[in-house]
Amino acid sequence: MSTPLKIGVAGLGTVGAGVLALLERNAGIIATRAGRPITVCAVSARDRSRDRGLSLEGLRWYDDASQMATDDQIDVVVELIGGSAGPAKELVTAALGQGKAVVTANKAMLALHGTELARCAERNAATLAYEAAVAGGIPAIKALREGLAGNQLSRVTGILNGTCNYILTCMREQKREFADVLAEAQALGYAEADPTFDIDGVDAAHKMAILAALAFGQPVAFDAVHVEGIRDITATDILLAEELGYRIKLLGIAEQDDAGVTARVHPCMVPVSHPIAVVEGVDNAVVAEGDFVGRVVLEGRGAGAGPTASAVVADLIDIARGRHTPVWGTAVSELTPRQVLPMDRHRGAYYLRLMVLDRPGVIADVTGVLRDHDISLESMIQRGRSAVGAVPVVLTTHECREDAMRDALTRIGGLDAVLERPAMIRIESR
Ligand SMILES: NC(=O)C1=CN([C@@H]2O[C@H](COP(=O)(O)OP(=O)(O)OC[C@H]3O[C@@H](n4cnc5c(N)ncnc54)[C@H](O)[C@@H]3O)[C@@H](O)[C@H]2O)C=CC1
Ligand SMILES: N[C@@H](CC=O)C(=O)O
Ligand code: NA
Repeated sequence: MSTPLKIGVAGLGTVGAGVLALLERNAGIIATRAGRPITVCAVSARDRSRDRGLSLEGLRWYDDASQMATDDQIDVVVELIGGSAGPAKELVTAALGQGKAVVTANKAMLALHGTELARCAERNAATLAYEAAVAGGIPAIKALREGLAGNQLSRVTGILNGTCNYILTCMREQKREFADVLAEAQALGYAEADPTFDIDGVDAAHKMAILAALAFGQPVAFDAVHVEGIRDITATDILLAEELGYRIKLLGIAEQDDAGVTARVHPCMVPVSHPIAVVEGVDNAVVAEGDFVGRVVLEGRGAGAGPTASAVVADLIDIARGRHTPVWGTAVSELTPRQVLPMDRHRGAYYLRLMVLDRPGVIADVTGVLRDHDISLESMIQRGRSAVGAVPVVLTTHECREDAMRDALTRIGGLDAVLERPAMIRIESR
């Protein structure tokens, strides 16, 4: 029997427990595919006595996870603690510093410190693998970094947060309230320790920064990602989107052309005929466009114990087999910072929802502001009268520039007859 690959697992929550369960249940096929057994030797978590439904018998316990880095019996450290800094980053830095391979699911850490950690990995000829960090069980990292390596990629789009997609799906299909569904997503192990990262778009932006770095060969630049979440999406918008032939999705979109790159995360109205519109529940999707391959669409579960453990174990099998790829697909010295184009220069179509007083001339005032900003209308829906004389008005526009739209919205919001801050959702048809 070949020498086992010995691993230490730090963090025994949703993902850590999932990894231990998968390694145990599928030990036979894993050993065959890895060419040797993968054996857990040591673990670390915050609370030793917690019942996780797992036997930790025979495993070394570390109160201080960073000590695993100096354990000679460990070949690979699996970091599943979370958090962009603190114990997770200390452990990963220490392990790479010892020349140990590291597998992590920690997109926050990679989005903020990915280039520094890649340098550390290179200096110590160590592997840093992170398939679980983006789109859960979908092999998105492998696809971009290896499967599509021969292409010039112009665009990567995705549904990158399972919690948000689950919430938007349940709100639409079951007419449920946002807060209820969020609690359910937390109970199912989909949400981050701090779920505001999910609903405010930060988690998807972490993943977008990682995908943009891989796709465009640039250093990871989380600060360059424009971020908006799903907090302001109402049941009314979801219903109106359906009437107009769209679904609302939180999308991550990164594009490059000769002028530079853009990376953004925000809610979008997507035509129901688009493949991404029908990706529902906790599923994620990643769509990549390359000059030779054309469009590649990947879909699968983006969060939860099973899919995330599946990605962690795929990385472990690669390490056991001795397969090694540079962290960002090329040496760090080959990564080229790119001009970041500001969101103001974005061009697209928009959905606007206004609550206006039902009196003559209001629509003319609103459309007058749009005309002044060179924004042309695609459609308008006005709903029945309310008891207090306020009516919702929904407008969709043709393509225009984001800065013009923002100025127009400020002026429209300031009209006497407009009773609430206008709701705006970008329409993404590509
Ligand atoms: N839950 C999911 O669906 C996914 C999670 N991830 C990422 O995986 C990582 C883990 O996520 P979850 O398992 O959901 O979190 P969790 O909160 O369920 O588990 C975290 C674990 O880390 C342990 N921990 C906390 N501080 C520690 C310390 N100082 N030393 C040792 N252990 C410590 C906790 O005791 C717990 O066992 C995070 O980076 C998360 O962003 C990535 C993809 C999907
Ligand atoms: N909280 C994340 C977990 C996976 O990355 C999500 O909901 O997608
Ligand atoms: Na993945």
